[in-house]
Amino acid sequence: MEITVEQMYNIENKGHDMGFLKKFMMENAGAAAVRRLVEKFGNVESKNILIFVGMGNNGGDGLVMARHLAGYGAKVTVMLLGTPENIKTEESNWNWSILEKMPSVKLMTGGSTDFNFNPDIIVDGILGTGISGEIREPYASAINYINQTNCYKLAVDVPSGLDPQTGETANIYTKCDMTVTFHKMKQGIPKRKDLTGELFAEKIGIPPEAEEGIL
Ligand SMILES: NC(=O)C1=CN([C@@H]2O[C@H](COP(=O)(O)OP(=O)(O)OC[C@H]3O[C@@H](n4cnc5c(N)ncnc54)[C@H](OP(=O)(O)O)[C@@H]3O)[C@@H](O)[C@H]2O)[C@H](O)CC1
Ligand SMILES: [K+]
Repeated sequence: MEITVEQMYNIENKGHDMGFLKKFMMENAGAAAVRRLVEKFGNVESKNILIFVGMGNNGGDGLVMARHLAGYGAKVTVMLLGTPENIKTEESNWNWSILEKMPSVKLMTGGSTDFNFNPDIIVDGILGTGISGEIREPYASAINYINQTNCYKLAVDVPSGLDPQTGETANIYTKCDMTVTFHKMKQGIPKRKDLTGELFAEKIGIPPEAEEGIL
């Protein structure tokens, strides 16, 4: 069953109010995406993985992935597309502060795309269901970098720039090899399999009762 983005936000909020906090959903989301990646590659040890992180919860999922991938022995670089003070949500902040205590993950901020290594894998955690309007900087440059770089690309929830409700694209958008969306498929995402690549909808622990009165 495909759901709307509004229904997803309502289910998420109801689950949170039931006590299944958004930070737990985020943890399960990031872990589920990493499992798909590990399943794809067999082993991510020593792979150079570059994770682009936006300032909302799509980015937060990317931060969770960074921690899990470090645990698998990957060489992880995180590029936060802004400054840590401007991270928008409590859940993302919480995950950022854990990474600050992990020298095994290289943290970069601001959005420069002048990297001195070639990534094997890029994770697009730039924009998810919170997208609105044309893509602004520094997100636009990150999206351009992703599209110009020849490696495997995984989209967190939805390729950035694709509207998960309508299936329409903004001025720029990523084209990925795999997309892992969460809880249930959103209506717009499968309309653009050319951008999502392989598509998975992963459960993230939200109680089914959180759907009552919404679906
Ligand atoms: N579905 C679930 O149960 C869960 C989903 N999770 C993940 O959370 C994101 C949604 O997170 P949210 O914080 O609501 O939104 P985003 O991260 O997608 O984006 C918000 C930020 O992006 C900025 N923005 C919006 N549009 C643009 C644009 N065109 N150009 C540049 N920047 C943009 C926006 O900035 P504002 O200034 O407009 O406020 C925000 O900073 C969902 O996709 C999942 O990945 C959770 O992990 C929990 C479980
Ligand atoms: K994304």
